[in-house]
Amino acid sequence: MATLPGGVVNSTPCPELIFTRRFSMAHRLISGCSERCATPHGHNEYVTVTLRAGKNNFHHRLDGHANMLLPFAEAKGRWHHFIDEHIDHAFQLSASDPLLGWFKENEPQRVKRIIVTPGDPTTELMAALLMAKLNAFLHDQGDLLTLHSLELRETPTNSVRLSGDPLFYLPFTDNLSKDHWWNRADNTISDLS
Ligand SMILES: Nc1nc2c(c(=O)[nH]1)N=C([C@H](O)[C@H](O)COP(=O)(O)OP(=O)(O)OP(=O)(O)O)CN2
Repeated sequence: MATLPGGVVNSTPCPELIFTRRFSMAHRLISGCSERCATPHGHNEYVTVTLRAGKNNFHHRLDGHANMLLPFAEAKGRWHHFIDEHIDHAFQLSASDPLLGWFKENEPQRVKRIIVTPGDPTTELMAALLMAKLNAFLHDQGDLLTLHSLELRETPTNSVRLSGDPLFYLPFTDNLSKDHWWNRADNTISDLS
């Protein structure tokens, strides 16, 4: 169990900030696990993140003045900009999907709107990749907040929730590399170009 400043252990109750954003997406799953999902199709998804005080902002008691971990706008601004401008209406494709080659050949100007994933872009994988991306943003913003969990709701009846280190869930050890788009504190959604 980790000890934080002031001898507080990480099981100490602390406020959680919970933000939800909606985005539209299209994808297809080509591994054969779900044949009807091999046809490109879309969902209106909701991503919900639960944030706690980070190692550089740890206090579990409200201070009697501002009484907040961080202003909501500051806590969610960069993340929601990324979701709205780069994830919303993007097409999610596996790096091995032949449709990627079709876009490169026929509509190269739209390749930048494709999220390229290691294997099929399932809800589980996208949840892990989005978690890694948000962790990169939070670290870049000074570790004032830490990501506790992320829930991705693909349909009204199907959701995936992950907590802990997202890199633990990713399929290949190579995916730990800082060079991948999901580990970079920028707005990229693929490692192409
Ligand atoms: N473990 C996973 N299984 C499936 C995923 C996934 O991301 N992880 N995704 C799909 C498809 O994207 C599919 O569009 C959604 O799943 P499905 O349950 O088939 O969706 P429905 O809304 O049609 O299901 P109902 O039970 O009829 O509501 C498939 N599997």
